[in-house]
Amino acid sequence: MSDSDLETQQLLLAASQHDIRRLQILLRRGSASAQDPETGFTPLHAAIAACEPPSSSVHTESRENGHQFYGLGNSTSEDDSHGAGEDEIQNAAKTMKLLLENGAIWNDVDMNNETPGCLALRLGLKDLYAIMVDAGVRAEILLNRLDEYEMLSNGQDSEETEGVEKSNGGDLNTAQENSSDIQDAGADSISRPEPDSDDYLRSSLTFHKDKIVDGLQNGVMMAWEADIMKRTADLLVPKAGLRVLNVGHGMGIIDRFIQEKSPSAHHIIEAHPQVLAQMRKDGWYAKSNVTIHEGKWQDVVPNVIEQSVLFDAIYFDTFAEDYKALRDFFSDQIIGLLEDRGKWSFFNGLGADRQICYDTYTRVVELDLFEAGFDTEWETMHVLDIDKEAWKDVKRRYWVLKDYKLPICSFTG
Ligand SMILES: C[S@@+](CC[C@H](N)C(=O)[O-])C[C@H]1O[C@@H](n2cnc3c(N)ncnc32)[C@H](O)[C@@H]1O
Repeated sequence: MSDSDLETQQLLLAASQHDIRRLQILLRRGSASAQDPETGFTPLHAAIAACEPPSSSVHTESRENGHQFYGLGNSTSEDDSHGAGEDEIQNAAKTMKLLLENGAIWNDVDMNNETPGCLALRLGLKDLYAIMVDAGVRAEILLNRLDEYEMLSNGQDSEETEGVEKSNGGDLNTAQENSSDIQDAGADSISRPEPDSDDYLRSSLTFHKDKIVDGLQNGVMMAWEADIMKRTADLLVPKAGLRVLNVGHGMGIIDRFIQEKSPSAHHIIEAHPQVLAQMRKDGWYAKSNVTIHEGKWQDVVPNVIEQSVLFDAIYFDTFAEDYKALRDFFSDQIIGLLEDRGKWSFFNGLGADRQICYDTYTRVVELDLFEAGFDTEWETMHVLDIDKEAWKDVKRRYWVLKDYKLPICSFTG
């Protein structure tokens, strides 16, 4: 065993024993994010796994391999449903905080493709899960701020540095998908580009009955989202005669629900030429209360604002754009588009292929919304099981969760 492997084993052992003093010494020379080469466990994983119920096995095979530090079953009391007693949980919490203070990465995945937060969630360790969500929120906010700082110091404006991730669900998954490829998944992988906005807008789309996919087989929009669209339209447009703006037509699902509400004005911004062609075929251009703005919202919105058109309700759901694009939209544009007492919403699909990423980004966006002057009310909607067939021909399953958190935002105060 090499010196660094030995150091890693010692760190993991101390973390699994929640031995703060030993960890403090070991962390002077070892990394808080060291990973066991066989299991991919970091000290955070080890600290959490030690609270597993004795009956379950987090990494049985690891123990068989002689790695004694996971899930030691060192919980002595049966006083909570997970086998770990209050003291054990508190010790784990202290250990995790020490590790995080020393630079442990919140979203490294193990060989089981689980981040420490995923592991805590699977073991039902709510308090430990909450610590990991908090750590994720702090890391992501910091990362976003650093991005802004870099942009400022590069002298670029937001147009030039337009983001490259998709915002329609699952785009902000931080952890690696290939569990055999253990390396630093780290906070920076939250901005893995897939696909690029301009590439997407140039790409050829295929329209199926229940979905639209792009040239790379990414799901652009899928019919299973109809319940979410319906509920969003019900909350945003509760009565007839309102002025509504929808950014991103896709399959036209929300636009059809909006039309059912008899809005006095219904504006739609759409950038993809094939979606626009489909809209023409479907008769959207002929509707008397509909105005279609062809182009990217980044180009269209300034003109709309210049014409002093205001809306009672706005929905934002684009594709192949990153979180920064959404933040730019609500930080800079909504103020010029929304009536004082208006409401707006967006498709909240950030990080939806992993629960901890979703919970983390739901909090990040809520904090950013508050900073931008919005109060957000969240409605939790159960997402019915999505038929496996629906994902056929779709490269990546961008939604795996049971609940959708539907945001309704309005100006603070
Ligand atoms: C997820 S779909 C919208 C689905 C829609 N909510 C529905 O109910 O069917 C995203 C749409 O946004 C469009 N889009 C992507 N980037 C855009 C941009 N920068 N400006 C305007 N539209 C954009 C895409 O072409 C696509 O039609």
